[in-house]
Amino acid sequence: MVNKVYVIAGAAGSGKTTVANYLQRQYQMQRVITHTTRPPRSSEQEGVDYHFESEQSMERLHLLEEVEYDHHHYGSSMESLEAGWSTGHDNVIVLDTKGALTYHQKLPHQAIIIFLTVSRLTVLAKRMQLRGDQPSAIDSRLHSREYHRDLNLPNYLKGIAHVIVNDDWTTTKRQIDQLIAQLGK
Ligand SMILES: Nc1nc2c(ncn2[C@@H]2O[C@H](COP(=O)(O)OP(=O)(O)O)[C@@H](O)[C@H]2O)c(=O)[nH]1
Ligand SMILES: Nc1ncnc2c1ncn2[C@@H]1O[C@H](COP(=O)(O)OP(=O)(O)O)[C@@H](O)[C@H]1O
Repeated sequence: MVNKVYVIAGAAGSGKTTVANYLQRQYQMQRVITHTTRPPRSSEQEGVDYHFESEQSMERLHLLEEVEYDHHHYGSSMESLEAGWSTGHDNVIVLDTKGALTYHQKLPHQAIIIFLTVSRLTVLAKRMQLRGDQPSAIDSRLHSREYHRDLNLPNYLKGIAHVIVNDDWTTTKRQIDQLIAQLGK
């Protein structure tokens, strides 16, 4: 059986981390920790949420892909994908939509792209507030080009991504379970 990587993409606050945690818990998927130069949020831990890097340490990594998002760099490595698969489980990774396209192109038989959205976009800033993000960080995010790009499914992921509207968590969980059952056949 081929090793899979579930790629979770979508706007900030759409529920990517929540879905990734669910896939870890429910399906024993291995979370691929990516690298970022963004400062940690108060709830975030090194090696759990991200590997937090300086611009200099980021440059020394051997990355499969790298993007700039809201003035910070983010990237993921092939080594961490291999480490996850070596446990015998599928991987789950949280990426922006550009990274999701790169995974689809570089790992066409392994990457499964899930795009999360919500039906009312004003909900996203509220969720970021509830999550405890700094007001200045929310403001910067809401004004970034990448946030606006990832609000709706970009054309380059049409026909590639499975779209889930994450308004209600119980419904989302059911849709994810259905998708996994269907893909596992
Ligand atoms: N392409 C790519 N995107 C990443 C990587 N790590 C995180 N991201 C994405 O970068 C964006 C910003 O992430 P973050 O600052 O944690 O904000 P959040 O979306 O509010 O959780 C999100 O769309 C993440 O999915 C990576 O290694 N590569
Ligand atoms: N369906 C949902 N209904 C209400 N709150 C949600 C739902 N899904 C996620 N959340 C909450 O919204 C906030 C943002 O979710 P998170 O998973 O951190 O988003 P992302 O990783 O996409 O930025 C978190 O506090 C999370 O608990």
